[in-house]
Amino acid sequence: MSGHGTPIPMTSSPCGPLSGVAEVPGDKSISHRSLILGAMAVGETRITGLLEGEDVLDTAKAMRAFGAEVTKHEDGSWSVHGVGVGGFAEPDNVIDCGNSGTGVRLIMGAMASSPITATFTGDASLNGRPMARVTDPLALFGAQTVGRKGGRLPMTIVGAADPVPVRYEVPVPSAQVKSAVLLAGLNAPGQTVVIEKEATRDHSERMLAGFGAEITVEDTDEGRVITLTGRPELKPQVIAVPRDPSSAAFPVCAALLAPGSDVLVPGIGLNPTRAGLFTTLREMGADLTYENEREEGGEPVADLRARYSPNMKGIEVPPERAASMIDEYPVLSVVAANATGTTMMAGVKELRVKESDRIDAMARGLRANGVTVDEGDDWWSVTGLGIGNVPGGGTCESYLDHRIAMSFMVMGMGAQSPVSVDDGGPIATSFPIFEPLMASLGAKVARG
Ligand SMILES: O=C(O)C1=C[C@@H](OP(=O)(O)O)[C@@H](O)[C@H](O)C1
Ligand SMILES: C=C(OP(=O)(O)O)C(=O)O
Repeated sequence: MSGHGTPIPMTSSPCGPLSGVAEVPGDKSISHRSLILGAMAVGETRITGLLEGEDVLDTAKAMRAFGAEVTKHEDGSWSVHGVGVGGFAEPDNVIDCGNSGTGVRLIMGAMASSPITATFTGDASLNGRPMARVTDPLALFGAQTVGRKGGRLPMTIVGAADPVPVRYEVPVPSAQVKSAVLLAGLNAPGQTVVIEKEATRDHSERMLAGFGAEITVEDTDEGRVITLTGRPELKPQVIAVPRDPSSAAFPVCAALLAPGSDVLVPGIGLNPTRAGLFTTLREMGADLTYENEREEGGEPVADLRARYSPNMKGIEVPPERAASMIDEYPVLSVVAANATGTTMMAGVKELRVKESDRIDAMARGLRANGVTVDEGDDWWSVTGLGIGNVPGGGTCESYLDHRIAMSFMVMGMGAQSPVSVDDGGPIATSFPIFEPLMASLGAKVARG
């Protein structure tokens, strides 16, 4: 639950070569889904590699509140004893999802088609984010919602006593909305259909199939049509969570910027709906290679090797790639500042409703460190200064946003003077070992 504590100022100083192996934690999206689907299965799901960041721990707590037994074992693995589809108990207190949009939106979906009532809240960041995108389709199942103005948390959902299946075209490219509808569809009799015009991360579809649900995905002229048959008995799974490409982005980009670096980031999930950043970096001329490509737990995985890349060039990032790298634009903008020429990022309106308005947050911090940024409602561009030419020396606000804090820490590693953030506390939501891991590679990140 970030944002409730004392701010933790952090400073990152220019550093020499980064080298070694960066074992980043488990994938956040898959970790949330492992706990939620485990709670909706009948029997014991075993999970290794679960991300133990605050966002996921808040989801674990929530699953306990809905009646599942969630335990961590001495060997670091986790068990979830599920209560079955439709088996959620009514929580006896408010569900606090901390900083996590994924957590709250997926859990709302999972409970909305059961005859129970739950009240959700979060930190100041989460309580400012739009929830109508989820509660609108949940109303079609028969759920009722009362929240703050503009569809904000805290919010109470009265689940449908007699849920009906729905057909829903997702109006924004959002895997959270898609997943909320699919999870609600689990307890509605008949077929729930979700249509997305742009493909977003497909972990829910893959994992629902893995848990034994009847689910089909078709690419049609309308878009991706996902059909789920309700009221399955979900079978418990043994899940090995791959390491998170969105966390790998930070040591990878740091290695591209810090002179002489050579870093291996092993076992990274490279699901094509997630790997857009790495494609983009390679197009810019980054020395980034995939080694030992393989499949693990139904997801493509590889070891990423990133080396210092002094000759990167700005590019236009294709808007249709946005969903596959949506959380990586902040750190991409830092790389772009170190490339030559301009990097244009369009079709990225969703960045404005994340933990912070990420275009605004990055633009302010980049400008405070001598970088030129232009922006419109759904685009922004960064004028590259060339490798090592970012002046730095500024202090950036992180706005309760882990990705903003980590992106500016990476910027300091390749700048001419140290870069500071007012609060690195939110980093613990997704990457609790960020500081020791970066230090083990040779980075100079200090508190204060
Ligand atoms: O489904 C998920 O696990 C996520 C979906 C994305 O959000 P949107 O669905 O809002 O695009 C992403 O930004 C978030 O970090 C994780
Ligand atoms: C957007 C993010 O997370 P969430 O929406 O789950 O808060 C993120 O991790 O970058």
